[in-house]
Amino acid sequence: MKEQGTYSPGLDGIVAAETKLSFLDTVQSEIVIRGYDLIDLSEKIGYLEIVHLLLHDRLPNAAEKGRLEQALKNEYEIPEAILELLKLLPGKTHPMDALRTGISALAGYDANIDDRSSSVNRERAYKLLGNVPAIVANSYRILNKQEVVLANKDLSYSSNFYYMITGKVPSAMEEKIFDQSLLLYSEHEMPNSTFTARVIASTLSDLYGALTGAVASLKGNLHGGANEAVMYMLLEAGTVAKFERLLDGKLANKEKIMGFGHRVYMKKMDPRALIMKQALKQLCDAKGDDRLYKMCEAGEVIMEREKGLYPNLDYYAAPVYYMLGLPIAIYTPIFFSARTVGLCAHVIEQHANNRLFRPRVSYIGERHNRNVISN
Ligand SMILES: CC(=O)SCCNC(=O)CCNC(=O)[C@H](O)C(C)(C)COP(=O)(O)OP(=O)(O)OC[C@H]1O[C@@H](n2cnc3c(N)ncnc32)[C@H](O)[C@@H]1OP(=O)(O)O
Ligand SMILES: O=C([O-])CC(=O)C(=O)O
Repeated sequence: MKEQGTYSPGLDGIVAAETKLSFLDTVQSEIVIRGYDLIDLSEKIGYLEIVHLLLHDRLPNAAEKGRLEQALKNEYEIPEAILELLKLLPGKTHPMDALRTGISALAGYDANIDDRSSSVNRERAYKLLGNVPAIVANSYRILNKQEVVLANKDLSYSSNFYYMITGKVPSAMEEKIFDQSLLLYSEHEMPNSTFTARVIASTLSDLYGALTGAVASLKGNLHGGANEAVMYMLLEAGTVAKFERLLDGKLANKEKIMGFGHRVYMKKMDPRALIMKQALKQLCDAKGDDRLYKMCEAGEVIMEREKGLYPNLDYYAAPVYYMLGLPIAIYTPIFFSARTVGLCAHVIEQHANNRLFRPRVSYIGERHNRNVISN
């Protein structure tokens, strides 16, 4: 039997897996995705190329990209019964909860559910990449008593996602920024949701189960739920002066400010946030309204001065989505949709080289003498 390791609250600093997928290199300031820096890629390629890179271990050429796009388009349709299931949910259901239900229900439609091979898991990943945006968009529309918008296969993957949510085709600039946000959210090493998915997969449970658990994890405000919380905070304030007061008040109450801080980046800005900050500037300039940009900048100044903390991706993705006209309630589901590929890649990797996750505890409860209880 191995000796027990040292307890690290929140598993801070603990290495939980070996992976060829990604690594946050804080020394060289790179988000390494299969050897490439995500930030560098975000300026050169789009979301679909990242999907190919994560699932097939290389950037695609034009023909491969075309084939991938077509394969995802073939999976756009979700079973009618799942739409009916979503219609049964109470209107106040959060879209993340609807998404959790929808992904879980997909398992029943998989004829090879017991097959954990990489090739079948990869086909499943295609299905999920086709289905998840449709579940996100449709569940939001159904919960809000709006007509479902069917997929438009003439549009690009990201454009179609935007279209299914809003019913509008995005402009070229909107499409590029939305696609870039999906790319930035696509994969990020071992956040809580990815760990959750790998832990579930390690019992040889299936990809749907692993992703269902990951939705629940990502919903929390300390993780993906932060993007929605950021937007509500910005809207509650409405002006730079009120936002400054709001932040000062929260800090005085020892509340956490959503969108700031990160377990790995800690005292540095999340490099993805900077890309979304630039996108926000572009959108604000194009729409001739820089209020959100100014508020966000003011927030950054306060948080650096008062706490030495910097924005994470959610802080700038939220106002970007707002300026793109996306409903706040699906900011976190959009994050999850983008992360579907990363999660699938991790589950494929886990299943291909599995060992059950089963850590130990540091017991701090009482011990009673065996003789205390008499028969
Ligand atoms: C894309 C993503 O999912 S990124 C994460 C999105 N989540 C958020 O934005 C939520 C707000 N941020 C946080 O809660 C944290 O920064 C986390 C959970 C992301 C990471 O934090 P951890 O590594 O667990 O640090 P922890 O929560 O222990 O905080 C350490 C200290 O910094 C403070 N701190 C950390 N983040 C914040 C924050 N956003 N606002 C105020 N104080 C903060 C804590 O209060 C704590 O202070 P203390 O030592 O005086 O008690
Ligand atoms: O890495 C984390 O802990 C959270 C995060 O930024 C992400 O999942 O994108």
